[in-house]
Amino acid sequence: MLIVADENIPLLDSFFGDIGEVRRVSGRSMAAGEVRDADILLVRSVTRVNRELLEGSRVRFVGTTTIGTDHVDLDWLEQKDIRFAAAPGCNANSVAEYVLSVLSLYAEKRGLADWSQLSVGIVGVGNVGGELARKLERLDFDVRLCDPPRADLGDEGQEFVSLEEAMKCDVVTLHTPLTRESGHPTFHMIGEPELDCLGANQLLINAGRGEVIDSSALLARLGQGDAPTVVLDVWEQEPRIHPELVDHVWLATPHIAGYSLEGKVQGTEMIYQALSQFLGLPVRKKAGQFLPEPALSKISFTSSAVEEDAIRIALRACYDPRRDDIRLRNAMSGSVEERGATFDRLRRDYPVRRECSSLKIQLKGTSKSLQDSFRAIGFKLKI
Ligand SMILES: NC(=O)C1=CN([C@@H]2O[C@H](COP(=O)(O)OP(=O)(O)OC[C@H]3O[C@@H](n4cnc5c(N)ncnc54)[C@H](O)[C@@H]3O)[C@@H](O)[C@H]2O)C=CC1
Ligand SMILES: O=C(O)C(=O)[C@H](O)COP(=O)(O)O
Repeated sequence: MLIVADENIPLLDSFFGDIGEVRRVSGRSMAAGEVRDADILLVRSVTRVNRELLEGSRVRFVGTTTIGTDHVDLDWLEQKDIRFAAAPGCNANSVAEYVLSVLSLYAEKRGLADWSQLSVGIVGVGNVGGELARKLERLDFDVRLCDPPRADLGDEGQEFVSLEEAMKCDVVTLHTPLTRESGHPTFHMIGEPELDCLGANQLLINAGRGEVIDSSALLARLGQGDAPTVVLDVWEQEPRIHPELVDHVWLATPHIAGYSLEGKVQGTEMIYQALSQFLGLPVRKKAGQFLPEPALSKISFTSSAVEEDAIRIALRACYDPRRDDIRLRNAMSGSVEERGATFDRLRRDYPVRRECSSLKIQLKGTSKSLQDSFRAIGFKLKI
């Protein structure tokens, strides 16, 4: 059995090596000729999976080791009876931690001693938005949830607000899929009118898909004096992103919010499970067995630790978005093609990043409130 796979999927041999022959190809430039004799196709988000790629091939199963599925023509796969699996939730915690780190930097930029003074509007409350909401609510933030598809379903016990209401919060963070034809399409959902509602004391984060924001409208808005602060992890036309937009946003990262090692390996594991089920094979491998010891495994705080400082130190020890921001900004010279290649290279060669759960926090005589905050974020405590 031939398995053709994006070379950037981690642990291909460990998970799939005994199921079939694994052939690695570039996900970005994958072409029909490379998959024609494949039985199984494994991709990430950068491969367009459609008739053009698969017509005439032997492929019976397509797996994407990602949450998003906007790169896959699901209707066509169904018509052709090709089984499809994605990895919902695999890197949701990684994205939530990305947003928490951004919030801690933003609170500092605003001179707030207590970050939970910020109100946060979460747009798209699925695996990612839901995980973020749980953490923020436990940290005592004022959180408003906007999810019209879920609101339509009359989700019991959950209160949803309109996009307009969510956009009144100090921070608005986007976690919707990219959709064009659903009842609530998200393509260019944030355009000129929505951007005009945001003011200089607000932060807009996009860690969903670039096309959810109309980037021409955003660029125009960022040129005005009362523009909001903006953090972009995702961009229109990746990998050939707009360098002027990079110049105008506060933090710019190369679509890596979900790139914790745990998130990536869980994505591979979920597709291994789905493929095993499809082939009627036993599931014998688990993501946990392949995760190495983290480079940093413990931080200690004593009773003299100031709560806000301790949280900042621990969060940023795990992940500091400014490092990704600098790498991306330094890569914005050269031709369009060179910049695109560099964007992809930053993602391919992404340094190992571990989630907060990999770091033990040792607390000696610290307050109950600090312990609760660390737990809410996802750290393991040693008291
Ligand atoms: N930056 C990154 O590295 C990553 C980005 N993503 C993106 O984040 C998206 C969301 O991921 P999950 O939460 O796991 O997906 P999910 O499918 O669990 O949740 C998405 C939520 O968005 C809601 N939604 C749909 N249309 C909406 C609209 N017009 N307004 C408000 N809410 C709307 C849905 O009802 C659903 O509850 C993915 O589709 C993917 O595109 C996911 C992982 C990593
Ligand atoms: O899971 C998703 O959806 C994402 O956005 C991934 O983090 C994107 O990673 P790549 O598939 O582009 O490596």
